[in-house]
Amino acid sequence: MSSIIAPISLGRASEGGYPSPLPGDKAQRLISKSWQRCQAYGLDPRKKPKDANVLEGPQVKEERERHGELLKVANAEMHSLYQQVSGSGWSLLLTDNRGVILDYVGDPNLRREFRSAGLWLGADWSERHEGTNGIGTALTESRPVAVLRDQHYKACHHALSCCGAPILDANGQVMAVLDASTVNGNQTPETQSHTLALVTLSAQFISKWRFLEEFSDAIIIRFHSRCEYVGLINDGVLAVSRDGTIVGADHNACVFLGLPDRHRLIGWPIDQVLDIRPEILVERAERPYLPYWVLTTAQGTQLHARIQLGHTAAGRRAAEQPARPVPVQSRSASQPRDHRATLCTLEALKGNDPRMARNVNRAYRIIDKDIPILLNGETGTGKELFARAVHTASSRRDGPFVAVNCASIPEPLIESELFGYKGGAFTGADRNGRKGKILQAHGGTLFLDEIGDMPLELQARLLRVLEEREIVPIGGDKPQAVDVYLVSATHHNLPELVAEGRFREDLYYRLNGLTLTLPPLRDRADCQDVIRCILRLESDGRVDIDQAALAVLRNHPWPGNIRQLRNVLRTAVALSDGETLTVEDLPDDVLDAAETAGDDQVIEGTCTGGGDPLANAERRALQAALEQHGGNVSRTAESLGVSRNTLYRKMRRHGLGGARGG
Ligand SMILES: Nc1ncnc2c1ncn2[C@@H]1O[C@H](COP(=O)(O)OP(=O)(O)OP(=O)(O)O)[C@@H](O)[C@H]1O
Repeated sequence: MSSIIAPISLGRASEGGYPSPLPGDKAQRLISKSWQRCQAYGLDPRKKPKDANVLEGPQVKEERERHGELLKVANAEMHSLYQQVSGSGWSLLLTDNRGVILDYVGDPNLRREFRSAGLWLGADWSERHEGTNGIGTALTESRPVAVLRDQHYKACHHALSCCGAPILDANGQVMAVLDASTVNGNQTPETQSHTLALVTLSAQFISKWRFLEEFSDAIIIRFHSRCEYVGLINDGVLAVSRDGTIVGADHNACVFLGLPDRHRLIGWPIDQVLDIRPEILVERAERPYLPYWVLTTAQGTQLHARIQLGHTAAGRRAAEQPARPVPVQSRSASQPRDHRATLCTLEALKGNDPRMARNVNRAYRIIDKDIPILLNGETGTGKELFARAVHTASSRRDGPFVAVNCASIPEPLIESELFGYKGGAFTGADRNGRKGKILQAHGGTLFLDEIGDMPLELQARLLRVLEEREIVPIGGDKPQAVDVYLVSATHHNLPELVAEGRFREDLYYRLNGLTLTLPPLRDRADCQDVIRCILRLESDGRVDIDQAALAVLRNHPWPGNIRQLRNVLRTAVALSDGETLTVEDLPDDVLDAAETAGDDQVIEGTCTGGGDPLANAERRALQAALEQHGGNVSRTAESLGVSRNTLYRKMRRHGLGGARGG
């Protein structure tokens, strides 16, 4: 990282991001606080307001025009959300930042009921006017809020249930509220929290759109600690000008970078925050077909990132540039193939690594014995692939294999996702109810990825299902028999979570029939074979790799393991013109890492005894300096202005051994 000024001081990833709904007691406290505010406003809970404080038709039209783009995007999102929540009479409303309703998507038959509840275009639902309610309270608190029937301050709204979530502008200020409201009296706190989760996701989605729209002229860096989440709703986004100044940061970016608010980031040079120089950033942004980079924060945290031009800048560039030639291997770059089909046997996963071989042999021994497997290992080491291979090797192979990533489902949705719900029990998205993932896996294998992220209450429920082998969907009363084989995975240390009270001990013992730890790619004895195997798959066997490039890849630390390797090779194949990958074809971050780590084996071959005049000159200079300081490495390093490590690296590279430490 170039260091003109001291690097910005970043913390550890902090809590925060888009504000989430508050759980149980805290949500109740939020409602009480709102009631106190209503008393302070002098609102009478029993009195209906005389004037409905409604904007007239022309004013509404004007307001709608003023919010033109937002309304368009939000309306599309509201229609898609409506598909999911319409069943129990939920309708969707969009308000401006004062709480004035600007749009409505819902059942036309319910319009009259909504009107008599005061919910119509132009009506003001601010807290000051209507008391505690989903729209006004979400606005005041700047966070998603559910207000169930008599939690409304005014008695005239006790038939209503509302879920409001703020839509944020590019500076993190509330610019609108998305709300789902119903006059159907069957709502419970559980069903409402499900709707609130969906409304929150949609509001978050629109907020992300707003951010990208605002900085459509800038360079956009989207990043996440996990490669597969880059470009999705929970990634962090930074907007950077072409001279490398950070001009925008969203909530999640602050979370990943450990900063309490975005204002600490705005105005900083990007290379004080992430290890990328402005000129490289611009170069990469103009090559959007390259998938991911690994960037490191000033604190050493590695983040997977995609760098692209904002859409206005990209459009301008496309108009200026002739069309990019289609890369030789464009098919594999744009249509990632699923390796699962080709590599899904335990035998294939064994490779030539003793730890993998032991894992596979142990897995074989317990197959069909109903002993659950718990897979440990860093991200991308192939845990899901391993689980699939176990399934394929078992007598359940003709049954379903169902994978659930507990970390990627918003907490309030995990329960319905796993356990399903009965028709009419929930938001009514599906009148026939929905089969949860556990039942979908009936007769087959259920793979619970990131089990360490499962909320505690659901852990108890999962344990009951595993013990009793039957399941009661939400809203149902009849248990259904379920027969699944369970493989779970985590990158957490579960015993540590148990000790901290964050994971149930009884569930841990239930999951942990056999624990297998998949080794990180960098530690695999057959790393080279894995590289060749993935290259074959990514290039349909048409591209080979030379020794130098292979050595760089073999020595790379691969924090994203095989997933990251796959992405790197896919890009390299797409960019390479020939039939053999060379060091030139590898991405800069891999080469930079090799440079820093002193990739001796690679460079040795080209430096020692060869005819490279520069290398020979360096070798002679090193020899002379060492001789001058009697072989003392510390003094030699000091005289050359390099660190001892660098000097050792260069000595190894040039085959200059036998120096004294000093
Ligand atoms: N032995 C292998 N050979 C080829 N590809 C592999 C191998 N192992 C894993 N992969 C590929 O690497 C990627 C990551 O694998 P997988 O999703 O199984 O990892 P994981 O450990 O479950 O990751 P996470 O913990 O992040 O969920 C997938 O694209 C998979 O196809």
